[in-house]
Amino acid sequence: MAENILSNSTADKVVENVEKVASGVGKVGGKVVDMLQEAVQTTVSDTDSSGLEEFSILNYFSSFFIHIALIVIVIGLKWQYDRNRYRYPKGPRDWRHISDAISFHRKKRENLLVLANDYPQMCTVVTHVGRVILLNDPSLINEIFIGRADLCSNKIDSYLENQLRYKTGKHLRTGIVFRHYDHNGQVIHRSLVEHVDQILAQNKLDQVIQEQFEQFRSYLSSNSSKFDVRRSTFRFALHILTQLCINRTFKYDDKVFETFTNNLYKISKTIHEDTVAKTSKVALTQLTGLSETLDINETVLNYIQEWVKERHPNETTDDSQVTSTSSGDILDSIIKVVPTAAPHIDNEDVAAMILDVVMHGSEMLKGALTWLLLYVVKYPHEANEARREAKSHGYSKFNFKNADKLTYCQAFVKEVLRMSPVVPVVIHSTLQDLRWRDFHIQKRTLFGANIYALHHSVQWSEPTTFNVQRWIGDNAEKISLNNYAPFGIGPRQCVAEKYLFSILTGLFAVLLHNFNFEKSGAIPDPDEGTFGMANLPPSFSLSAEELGAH
Ligand code: HEM
Repeated sequence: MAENILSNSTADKVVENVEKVASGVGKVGGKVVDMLQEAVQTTVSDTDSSGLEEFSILNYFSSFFIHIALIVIVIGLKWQYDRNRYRYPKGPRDWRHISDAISFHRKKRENLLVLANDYPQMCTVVTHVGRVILLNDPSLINEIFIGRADLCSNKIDSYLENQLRYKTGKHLRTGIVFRHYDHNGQVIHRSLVEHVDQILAQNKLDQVIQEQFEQFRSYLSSNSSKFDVRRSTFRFALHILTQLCINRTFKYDDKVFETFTNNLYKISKTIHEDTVAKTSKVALTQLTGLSETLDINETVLNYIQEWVKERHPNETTDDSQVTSTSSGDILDSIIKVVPTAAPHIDNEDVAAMILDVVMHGSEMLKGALTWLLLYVVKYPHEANEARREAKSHGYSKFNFKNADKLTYCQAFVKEVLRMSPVVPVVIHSTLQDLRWRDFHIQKRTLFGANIYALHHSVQWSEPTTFNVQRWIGDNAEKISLNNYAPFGIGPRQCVAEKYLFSILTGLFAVLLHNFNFEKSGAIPDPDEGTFGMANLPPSFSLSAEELGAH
């Protein structure tokens, strides 16, 4: 008898649960539940009528299977509900074959163009970093990246998981990655822009870059027969960024800084690599929480935290004026906003922001310089023209103000960044559900501005041809700058954007003035290899012969 009561109450509970679920999922759920209720009651009455007093193992099984069936039904209904609730732009989002996905990764540059050709406005693609709405049209890019920047400015990328988890409970990269409308995001962005304005107004950049160039020059001279372009330009860029961020110079043979550089270079490789092995490592990290880059990142952050602590010892008192070694660098400009920050920014946050800027700046400068040197050896005629201009202006040393006079060098830089933008797709994520045009887009969907396709669109005459002249004289006036965005778009675009063409032109001219670069073995084609967040050619080496002063 006792078992019978148990059996009846179990059935009642099932019915009760079924009703609860039914009330949540509406009509279809209701029908399904009626059927299930009938089935359960039939089972119970069958059991009663059979006169079985003892509770059989069969009851356990049927109860178990009913629960499983309910779970499956609820998941199915939720899936159906989401499908009807959210509407995305059309696109090849149902890649059922792994080979398609792999081929997409192997030929990513080509595929960014194919997608823009097949879907001139936009399309939805499923990638291993999630669902991406790829915007292929400049006016749509403006609508989202400028018009809806309040809801689409979050920067999330699983490549940078090492930076996402810099301290317990913090899953967003800080500083440059605060949401656009967050108070802290705005004050930090503004402070960094003002800082860049100031160092240029005070001509500080010339001294920083020239000092670092001298070290780079002796490095190239002693490795003149062969140097690894990506690795050495990264080192050069990292020394510049370290000086700009924390006002410290390190010698190339400083062992501690060498370890710091090597660790950062490993993270940099993680950012630009996008192999199948890399993708599975990211998936494994998400499952287990263990990752090599997280460990490296911890070491790197420890250095920076020490530097921050030295400069800002009184973080708990919010007295950020007390910076005994205040030195007008990027660290100062972040510490300056700490008293006005809400929520509070502590020293760990400041260190993570500095790491963001050091890492981003070095990675981007490395990317741009690597592409420039690849095009130099690929297009020697144009490179010689640029060198002639640098020589005729006596541009042997970096000088920001005079860089704008180097018309041909600047055109060369612009054309290289058109053909091979360092950031091929600028990705932002939605902060909440978003209704836009006919679409209803779920929170955390990624929007990608297809910069690579913009730079190769039919708006350009012969878009696949490397043509420096298109940026010179009357030709330049025909260019629609809506189709050109190497430094991002909207309120979160690069804080150094206003000055980057001149900075890159100056760096390029100094390199050409001082060195003759030649192939040292095979060089890659600009569309060879694959890339992750940053677009880079496969590793290659060059020789660098030092040139006389004239
Ligand atoms: C060739 C060099 C560079 C390129 C191609 C580049 C490109 C970009 C791009 C495309 C973005 C926009 C990302 C987005 O909207 O999500 C960005 C943001 C940013 N860049 Fe650069 N960048 C370069 C150099 C630098 C340098 C040298 C600095 C350091 C002073 C810097 C600091 C920043 C910061 C702080 C942001 C974030 C702005 C924000 O989110 O509010 N960049 N950069």
